[in-house]
Amino acid sequence: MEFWSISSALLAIAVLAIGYFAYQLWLSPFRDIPGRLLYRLSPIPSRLDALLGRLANACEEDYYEFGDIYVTGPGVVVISNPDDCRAVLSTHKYTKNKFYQAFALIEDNIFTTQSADLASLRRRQLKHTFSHAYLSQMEPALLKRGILALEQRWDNLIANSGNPRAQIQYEAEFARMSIDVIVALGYGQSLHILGTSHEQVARWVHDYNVLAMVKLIVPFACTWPFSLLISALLKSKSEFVASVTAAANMRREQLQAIKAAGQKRPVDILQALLDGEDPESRAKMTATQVVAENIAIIVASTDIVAQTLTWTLCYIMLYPDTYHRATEEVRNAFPRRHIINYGEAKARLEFTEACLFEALRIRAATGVFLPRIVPKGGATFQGHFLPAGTELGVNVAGANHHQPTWNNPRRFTPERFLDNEKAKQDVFSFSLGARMCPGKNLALFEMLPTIANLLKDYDFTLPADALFTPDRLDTHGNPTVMPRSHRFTSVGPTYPDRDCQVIIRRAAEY
Ligand code: HEM
Repeated sequence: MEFWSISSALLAIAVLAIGYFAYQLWLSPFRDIPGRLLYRLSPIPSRLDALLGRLANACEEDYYEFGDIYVTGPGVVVISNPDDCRAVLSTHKYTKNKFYQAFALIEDNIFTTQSADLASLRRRQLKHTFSHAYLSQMEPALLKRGILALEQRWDNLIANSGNPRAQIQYEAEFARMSIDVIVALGYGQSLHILGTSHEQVARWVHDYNVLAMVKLIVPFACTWPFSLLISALLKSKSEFVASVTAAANMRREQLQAIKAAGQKRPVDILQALLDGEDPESRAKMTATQVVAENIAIIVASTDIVAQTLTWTLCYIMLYPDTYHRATEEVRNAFPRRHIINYGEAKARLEFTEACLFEALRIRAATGVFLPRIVPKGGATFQGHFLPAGTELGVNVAGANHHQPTWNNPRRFTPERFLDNEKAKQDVFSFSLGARMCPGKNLALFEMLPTIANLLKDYDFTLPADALFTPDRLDTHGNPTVMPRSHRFTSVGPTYPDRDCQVIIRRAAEY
């Protein structure tokens, strides 16, 4: 009896499995879309790619193997054709998928929301924050906490090395700088008063990302008794929320004193969030919303700016002609003691800016796919009809390497952006349309002066034992680039301590 019930159960499972595989292979609406067999049959391979940090490599390599459209899981389709990507991203119709909800650890916010109304409301409330006018007012703080503090640190390292030079791990340097900048803008002056260090905030951001990932894999992880298993992460989140709340409260109190004394209001992200008003409804954000958005901004921006700067320096070092051309451009345009700001760099450093855009294109720190859901009525891409509810990945790496759009896309060629504003619009790294990165201008205000001033003020060389050098070519004849991994929301080097070493020396006076 027992034998028969076990074998019937096994038989039922076998029939179901065969039925499932037959459906995926011959009946599913995705059967004619290219893709790997295993990925078509099970979500596990692509989840493993994500878990093991292989997503960025997969996105780029799969584009080269399968082209504009491919299947990466049962009911999951990835697109790379720039026109298709634009069509999806330009509208709110293709909502973000549930991945983002895992990051809504305080409440739904500009980054996590699937609601077009909330996303649009926040953009209206924050429009002023990321405008060139407001960014220009924030720029002194940005330069002080960013490039000037970094140079001060590097000069100290050189001075303490007993040599005219020092060896640095630049990924860690950029990570430190970008957290300092966003913390300065998000907390204002209150950080030191609160007794919180920047390292502490970096740890909170890390834990926040880990907690979101845990919630993504185990949606009920935050409820008792499972929450006991992740109590350290939950404690870290509460501390993060408490510190951002305290900063906002402190600012509200300061404002009264500032007003009474007739002084100027502070200019930073915290103030912009407190002041942010929808010009249509006059709605402002509640106290909790201010905290949720401030944390969303801190989390969304920290790693990505650091990783973009890391890839930019990495590529410049692998292409000596590019390094010399950019350095020459900066040093010819500005005197040695001048601090280059964004407007000056934008106006006079076309090639240096092109290096940044080319790094954003060739190895986007967001170079995975942006997950969306096909709306009611379905949609057709590359001749394939995708029914409503299909998970759609907009492949940033694929679009950035799209072969008909980019000549020799695997080669780092900043020249492609010279006198070519349109080419910049074809880079998908900040996304575009309805949910485009609202921090793009802030990121550029931070990154371009950083690269420009560093090239002006330091000579860079790779250490003698560097593994990745201009003469170590890959199978395509281009310098081999250090390996990358996808972590949380950004793509960075897999072995930064090994691969991101560079020797810096103060540039001679000129
Ligand atoms: C190199 C730097 C940056 C890159 C490449 C980048 C890229 C992106 C991309 C691709 C998205 C779309 C994500 C998606 O749809 O899944 C995004 C969204 C977002 N970014 Fe950035 N970002 C950068 C810097 C920043 C900075 C500095 C801030 C903060 C001020 C910021 C805040 C945000 C926010 C709040 C969203 C969510 C917008 C929405 O969904 O409506 N980012 N970013």
